[in-house]
Amino acid sequence: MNSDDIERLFQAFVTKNEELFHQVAQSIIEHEEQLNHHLVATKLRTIINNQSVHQSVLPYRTLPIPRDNEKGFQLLEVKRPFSDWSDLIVSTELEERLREIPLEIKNRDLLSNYGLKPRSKLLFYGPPGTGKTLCAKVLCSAIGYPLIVVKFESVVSSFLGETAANIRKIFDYIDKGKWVVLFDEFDIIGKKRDDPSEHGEIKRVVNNFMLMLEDYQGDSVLIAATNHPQLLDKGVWRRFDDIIQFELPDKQLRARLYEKKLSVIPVDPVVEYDIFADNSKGFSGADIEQVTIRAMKKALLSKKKRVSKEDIEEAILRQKEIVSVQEKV
Ligand SMILES: Nc1ncnc2c1ncn2[C@@H]1O[C@H](COP(=O)(O)OP(=O)(O)OP(=O)(O)O)[C@@H](O)[C@H]1O
Repeated sequence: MNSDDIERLFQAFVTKNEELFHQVAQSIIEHEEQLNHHLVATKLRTIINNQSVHQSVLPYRTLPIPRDNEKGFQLLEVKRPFSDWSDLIVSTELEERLREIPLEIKNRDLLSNYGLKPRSKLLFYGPPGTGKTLCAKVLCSAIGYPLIVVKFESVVSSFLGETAANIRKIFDYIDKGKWVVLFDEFDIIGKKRDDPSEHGEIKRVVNNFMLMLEDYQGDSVLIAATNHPQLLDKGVWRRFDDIIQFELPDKQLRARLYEKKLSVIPVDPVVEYDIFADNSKGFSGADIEQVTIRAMKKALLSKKKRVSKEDIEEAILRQKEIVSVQEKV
């Protein structure tokens, strides 16, 4: 940490300036990453990511979180995630495209001089565990906005009549600040459409949501994420400024995922990430993360100093069993 950062950190504390604190924290974490101090960077990020409560996000402390009338549960969660581009392992083309989003947001005024607007209504689609949520977090850090996570599943109240009111409450809350808003499980329409009693109602709910999305003119970035794009009505697609596909990682990306996820712990020098990548065809980023978590725990609990090839191979086999069970469900 340089003296500039220390000074800014003190200033942030004394003036209770949370924005400044987060800027300095982000710069310290990035600096540690550049020095290849991945463990330190991960620890720092974890400390801040765990501070996920709404109360921590200034200036929104006094805003009550909207709740479902019937059951009283929270309709959204506010977080301040700390993730950076190096955490998200995607193709170069996709990363370049994603990096344009914060650039456009930060140059809102310049664009508006020419009658243009930044892309701010996005649809993320692709298989589970391919980095859609992680990408929303990276965008938050890059733009500097807090993250709102809306679980569509809980918004769609068992009393469907409440749902429209729930969506209204969420948009009222969004109107009070600048956020990256992730509407997760947007695919609920897919989950419920087989139920003939609910199908028509769910469709209305999604249409209602799409109208609110279309009407929204604020500065926030709204992201809907789905694993079932084929189930969305044609009309839904054109309401978004950009549609971004997340794919299962190819061999090269799988090797990078192994390397990244294991960067927090010493690894046996004979380990070849390419071979693991070969052995885990069809794995998502989340599957690879599970493999590395299992291998790291095994190595740590057996008091070895480093993760071995065998730890990872064994964990890959275990994950293959899990994936095959999931595929059958
Ligand atoms: N492309 C990726 N790069 C780095 N990590 C990834 C990637 N994809 C998935 N992961 C890891 O896997 C876990 C799950 O990822 P994430 O929640 O972003 O997936 P998702 O696409 O949103 O899944 P779902 O559709 O099931 O919500 C995260 O902890 C994340 O770190």
